[in-house]
Amino acid sequence: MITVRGLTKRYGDTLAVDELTFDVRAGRVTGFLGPNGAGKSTTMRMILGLDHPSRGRALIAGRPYADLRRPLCSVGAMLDARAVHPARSGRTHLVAQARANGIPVRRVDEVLEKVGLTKAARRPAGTYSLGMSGRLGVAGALLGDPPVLVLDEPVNGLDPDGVRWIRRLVRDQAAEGRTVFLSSHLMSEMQLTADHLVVIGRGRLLSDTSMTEFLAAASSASARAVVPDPEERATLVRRLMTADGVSVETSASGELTVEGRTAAEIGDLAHHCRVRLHQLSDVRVSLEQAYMDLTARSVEYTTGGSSTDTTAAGAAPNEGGRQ
Ligand SMILES: Nc1ncnc2c1ncn2[C@@H]1O[C@H](COP(=O)(O)OP(=O)(O)OP(=O)(O)O)[C@@H](O)[C@H]1O
Repeated sequence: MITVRGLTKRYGDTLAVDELTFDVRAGRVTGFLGPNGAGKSTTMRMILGLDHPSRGRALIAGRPYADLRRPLCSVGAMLDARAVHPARSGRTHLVAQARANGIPVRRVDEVLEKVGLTKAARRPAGTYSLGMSGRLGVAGALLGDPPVLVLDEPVNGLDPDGVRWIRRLVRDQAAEGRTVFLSSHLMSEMQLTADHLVVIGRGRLLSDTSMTEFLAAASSASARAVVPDPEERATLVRRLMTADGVSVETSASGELTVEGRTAAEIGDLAHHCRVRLHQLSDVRVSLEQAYMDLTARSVEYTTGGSSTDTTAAGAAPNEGGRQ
């Protein structure tokens, strides 16, 4: 378990982390989200004793990092995948880490195998691709078989196979009862990986909640329905529109998107009006959209585009008209 209480970091005029309080619990994957410059890396660095808080504290299993007797056996971390001497082989790099922490050298070969780097283990780390460097970083984090993992952007540079591999790895680690804390800007991946979310913006806590609750809070009642018969479709739209707060969009292919009604309510109404449906489902908001809505006002570095641009978020553009 990681405990963060009133954690604050000021660099000159910049308040990088501002009174953060949250727990990262064991047995689940906690995603750490926030726009560029929100303070994620600074928070992780303070958890790992690489930066001193201006105020507050961050504890691992109840202790500050500096008090851990064999740190690699208490917490495994990857903050910067490229932070390896380029002339050293991946294996030599891990052997040095193992020796410094009293870990048997045979564990090095185990973790190299686990991350798929056995073949490249004796090559200089400077010749590794970004994805391979990431795998080496993860190997270092796993070396001491620690109960806590802190990974900053572990999917950075990984190919689709590598992304799936990291997802499975961290989920397995959490299923074994470990504490997993990881950051990523890849929302679709985070949605598949994390059970719980800590979201920050401009150094402050914006949300500390389960993935399910985070998505539910961002969703309004809305659903999609496919009504094959045009007359029946018109009947259903008419009946839906008699209620306040309901709007209906019809796509060119005849699919209805209904705001203000759930799939269950539309199903009941269609049954009542004897309207045949071919498809009916609630519209669930994506993590990307929910996150964009939450952080829209706390983005430090922005491209100036609309944060609620549904086309950019992967939604189909509206082909028909809103009624
Ligand atoms: N050593 C430092 N000296 C001065 N300012 C710093 C230092 N490290 C971080 N900052 C500032 O603190 C703020 C938070 O930075 P941090 O790197 O923690 O954000 P982040 O959420 O990890 O961003 P990203 O997603 O871009 O990695 C930024 O304004 C950054 O410029």
